[in-house]
Amino acid sequence: MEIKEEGTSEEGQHFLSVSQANDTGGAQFTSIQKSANEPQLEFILACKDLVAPVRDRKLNTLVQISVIHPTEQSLTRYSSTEVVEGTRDPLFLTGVIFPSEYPIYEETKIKLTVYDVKDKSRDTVRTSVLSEHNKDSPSEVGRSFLGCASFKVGELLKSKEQLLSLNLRTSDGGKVVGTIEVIAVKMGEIEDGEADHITTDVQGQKCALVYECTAPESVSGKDNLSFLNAVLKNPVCKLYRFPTSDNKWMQIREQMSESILSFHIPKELISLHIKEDLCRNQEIKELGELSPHWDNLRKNVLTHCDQMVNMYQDILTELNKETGSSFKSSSSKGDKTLEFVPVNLHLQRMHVHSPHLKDALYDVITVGAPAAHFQGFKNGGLRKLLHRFETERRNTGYQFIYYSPENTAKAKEVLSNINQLQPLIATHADLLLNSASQHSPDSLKNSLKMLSEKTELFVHAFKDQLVRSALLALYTARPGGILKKPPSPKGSPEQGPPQDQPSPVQGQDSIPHHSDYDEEEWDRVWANVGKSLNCVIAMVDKLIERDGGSEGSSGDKDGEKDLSLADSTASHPREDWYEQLHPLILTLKDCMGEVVSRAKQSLTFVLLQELAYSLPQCLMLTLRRDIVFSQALAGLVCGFTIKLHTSLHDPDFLQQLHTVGLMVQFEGLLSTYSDEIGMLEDMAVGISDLKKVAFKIIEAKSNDVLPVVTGRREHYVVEVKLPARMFESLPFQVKEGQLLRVYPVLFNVGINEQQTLAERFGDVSLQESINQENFELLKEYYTVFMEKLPPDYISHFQEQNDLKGLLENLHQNIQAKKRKNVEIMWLAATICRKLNGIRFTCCKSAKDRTSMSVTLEQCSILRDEHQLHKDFFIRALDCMRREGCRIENVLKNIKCRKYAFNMLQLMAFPKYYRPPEGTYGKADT
Ligand SMILES: O=P(O)(O)O[C@H]1[C@H](O)[C@@H](O)[C@H](OP(=O)(O)O)[C@@H](OP(=O)(O)O)[C@H]1O
Repeated sequence: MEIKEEGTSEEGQHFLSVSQANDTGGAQFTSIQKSANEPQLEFILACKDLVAPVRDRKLNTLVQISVIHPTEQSLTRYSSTEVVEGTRDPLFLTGVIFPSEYPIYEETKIKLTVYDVKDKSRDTVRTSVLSEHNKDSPSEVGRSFLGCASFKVGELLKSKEQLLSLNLRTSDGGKVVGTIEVIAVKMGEIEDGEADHITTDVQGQKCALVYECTAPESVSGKDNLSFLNAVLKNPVCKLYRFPTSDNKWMQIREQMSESILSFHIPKELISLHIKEDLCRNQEIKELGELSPHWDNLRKNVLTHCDQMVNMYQDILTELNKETGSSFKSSSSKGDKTLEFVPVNLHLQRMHVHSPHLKDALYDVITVGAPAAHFQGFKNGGLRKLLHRFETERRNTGYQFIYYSPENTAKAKEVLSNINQLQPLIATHADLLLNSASQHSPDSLKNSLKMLSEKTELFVHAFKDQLVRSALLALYTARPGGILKKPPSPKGSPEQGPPQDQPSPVQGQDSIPHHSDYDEEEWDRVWANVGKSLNCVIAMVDKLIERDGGSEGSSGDKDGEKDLSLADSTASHPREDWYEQLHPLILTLKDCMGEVVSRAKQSLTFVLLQELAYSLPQCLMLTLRRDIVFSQALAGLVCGFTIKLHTSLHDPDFLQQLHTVGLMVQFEGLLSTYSDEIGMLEDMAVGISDLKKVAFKIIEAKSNDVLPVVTGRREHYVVEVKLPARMFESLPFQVKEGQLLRVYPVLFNVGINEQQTLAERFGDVSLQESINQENFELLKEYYTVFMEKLPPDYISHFQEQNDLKGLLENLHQNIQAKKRKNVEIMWLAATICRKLNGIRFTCCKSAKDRTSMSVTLEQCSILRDEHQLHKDFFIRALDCMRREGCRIENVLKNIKCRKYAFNMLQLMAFPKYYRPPEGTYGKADT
């Protein structure tokens, strides 16, 4: 008989596809009656009176579960239990599940084979495929065949009490070597004490039932579930049952899902970068005539920038080919085409159903540290590279003008404001004319209100010294230092004498100063916009007044009206409103055009300076930052979306969301040694850059619920869509489009053997400064939290949480500079959970160290919040690591069920970060 293996595919799925499921070869089989999305069959196993091949030898047993589909004769290996040591009556904690889409019928046969495992460290669960020839052979690595039994699914389902007790026989079918019990179970059906029939008197085996289920279950309703399913993909679920300290049972469902946001957000971002850079390149091209020095510099910049845009376009094209992808494996970390995609991003969720307590969900996003793996870490990561680059740039001011990063950012902001406001004002101006032609006073007033608001914002946008200094800088860069510009409606400025070379560095910025430059000219041009608006306001007032309206002006508040234009045109009786307003609107548009053209050019000139220094290096740094940010943002959007959906019905959360914003806490497990220093430096900047992100919740108008990213490198807005019914339940402010802020913090504690080297022979200052800096950020968030939320909420909150104490404790631990002080991570995570924040755990690949950390966190929560029996802490931990979602994570990343640690590495780990025997080793399959 042929044996096939299931459960070792790249996706880590145990299941056949729906099409396979439906393919019964035309034969009629009896389906198992279950409601949609429910697993079709779940059972747990226990053996009794096993006979050891050698007398008095202690048995370490596992059960292999195989399936014989009714249409086939072949045996398909399905799953196996964990190894239970030292007993002839093992109770297996790992159960078996056949999910809703699995092609299983009452006629399907299940074969259970019991093995004695001699060398646990060599027997890694479900890694090797048995051949029919040697399947029962004692010579198989580390295990020997004890006995087997089979049953048809229908037999189990129709059995009394849903239980079968089967004889285990040797391979020739003769000798009985014990019995095996198959007990059908279902989540929620097992109440306290109900599992007595399998718990017998075997000390320490009553603890847990582990079985898998298909669909994630949310405590927050079906709507949310279906919506989340649009974002989360390929869920893997496991179920456990552990005893509490008061000898009751709690049920724990562990779920791990990929997210299509892993690819969607990078694509959104890259498209934005392309748009932003194309626009900037165009503006640089349109800078007008420059002196030879600046012109050459501009040509050079444009050549490189165009190349860069092409590169982004190529990456986007490649990513667009990955339709439907939702997972980048750890082994693809260094793929150039996947650089923007986060590594191994998952939602890791624990749903706890414990006696006397409300159900609780604990979410952690697990993801590889955002880092530019393809570019490498030879020269360090962003934190160091950016600092070094900026210092060198500041000290090398002879080929270009030095603007500080803040000023450059400001220039970009003003440019972006101009680009948004100008078309908006033009639209409102046209609407005003439209209202005028309809002779509608109300509509005229409304249009004027909108026009005034936007124009005021526009005028305000230029209220910055930077615009003035940039105008002068550009003036000096024109051939002969003469500003070539279109004539101003109110006369041209005085032109200054020629000046061809840029000024040398002066102070912080090397912004030029020129005595012949008419600084006031800009003020006049700029003020003309306000004056033109005032003329429009005055005219509207007059028109409405003369028409019989008695309401006052909506925009005349500063008393600076220039009435000359209004007076001259409003003197005709019974005039046509459109005729009266049209010339004034034209003037307003002209004045605005003049301001825009000058300001745009001058601020673009500032951007040219940013690009001018050390050109290829500068662009590579931008690329690196974009890559790292993209990975970080994908994780954030995933975390935010999930948080929003799971907390949508919590009014306190919603209030916190719009009054304070959300804390986003990253736990880093990177070492401060070798390449991981560079990764940590990248990660620190990537996470800090998340401050530039705000969220906005909008109503979904179609089935497309994927978030949309807008904005530019300095400020992004992520629009998260909610179906109408959910959207309606949001607070007014959120529905109105209020921007929702996030406060990212990172705490890192290296735990592996590399960190031991760093502590003994290297330098841990990077980790120390990151933790110190981020502690300050966390404190700031806490302060805002306490200040902004209403007093009754705060007092209730304080009663429940000793946040202050936790913060002090965290601070002391950071100051203490203890080696591998994992207390820092525990405290930071606890604070984050108490503050309703979004939790992340990251190491290089989010596979091995991350798995140790999230499973430890899960069991610690069970102990501290749900009274997990203290004697079962380690067993629960081992169980989750051996049979839980995280070993599936390892499998889907490297196609092998082994955490990538060797003994030596584990010796260096803090005690509770070591996985159980048999689950680790280097992949050699
Ligand atoms: O290269 P070896 O000696 O096999 O060391 C491994 C570490 O022990 C693992 O911790 C790394 O995985 P995580 O970054 O998921 O912890 C693992 O990262 P990888 O999966 O990216 O190779 C390795 O660095």
